[in-house]
Amino acid sequence: MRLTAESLAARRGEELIFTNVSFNLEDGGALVLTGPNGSGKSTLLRVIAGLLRPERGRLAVTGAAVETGARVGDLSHYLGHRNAMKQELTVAENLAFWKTFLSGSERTAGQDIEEAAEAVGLGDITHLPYGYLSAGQQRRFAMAKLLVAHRPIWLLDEPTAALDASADRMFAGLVENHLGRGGIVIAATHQPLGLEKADEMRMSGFAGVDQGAWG
Ligand SMILES: Nc1ncnc2c1ncn2[C@@H]1O[C@H](COP(=O)(O)OP(=O)(O)OP(=O)(O)O)[C@@H](O)[C@H]1O
Repeated sequence: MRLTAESLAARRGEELIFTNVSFNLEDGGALVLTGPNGSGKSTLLRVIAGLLRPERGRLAVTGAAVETGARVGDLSHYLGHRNAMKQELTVAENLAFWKTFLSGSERTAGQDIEEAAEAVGLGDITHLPYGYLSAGQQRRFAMAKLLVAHRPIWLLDEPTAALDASADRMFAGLVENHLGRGGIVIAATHQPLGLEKADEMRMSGFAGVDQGAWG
C-alpha cells in the first residue's frame, strides 16, 4: 500500500492554515508531525481522515489490496484529542460499539475486546463505566479501539497525552507492531513516540502562505 499526499492546503474558517504539504508513505512507514501549537498538525490529520475537505491538493491510496477509488478515511483509524467514548457505557460496551461500527467485513475484523483490553494493560476493568476511569486509563482504552477493528492506516493526534511512562512504552509497542505488519502511521505529537524509524514533518503554520505559496 502507498499513501500519497500532493500539495495539500487547508483552510479553517477564513484562515489558510498550511499549503504545499506533500509526502509518500509505504507499508511499514511512519510520519511524525511536529511543530508549535496552532501550526496545523490536527488540521492535516483531519484532512487525511476525510473529516475536512482540503482547499487544494490530492490524497491517494494505492496498492494490490486496495479497491479502486478507495478513500483514505475508510482505510484509517483516527484517534483524535478526544477519545470518542460514551462516559455512561462500560468500556466493553464502548469497544463493542466501535468493533461493530468499524469492522465491515472479515478482512477488517480485529482483536476480541478482552484481548485488546489486555494489550493496553487493562484487561480486568472492562465492566466499568468509561466515565469512572482515570484520564490515562481512558486514553489507553481509546488506543484499544485501534485494535478491535483492523484499519491499515493509523492517524493519531497527540496519542500519548495523559499517559504514564509505562503506557508510553506500551503504545510504542502497539505502533511498532502495526508497522511491522505493514501498517502506516501518521502521528502529531509534542513528545517523542519512541519509534525507531519515522520520518518527521515539521509544520510551520502560516509560513509559506505569505511567501506566495499559492503560485
Ligand atoms: N474549527 C475551527 N475553526 C476555525 N479555526 C480553527 C478551527 N480549528 C482549528 N482552527 C485553527 O487552525 C489553526 C491550526 O490548528 P490545529 O489544531 O490544526 O493546530 P495544531 O498544530 O494541531 O496545534 P496543537 O499543537 O495546539 O494541537 C489554529 O490557528 C486554530 O485556531
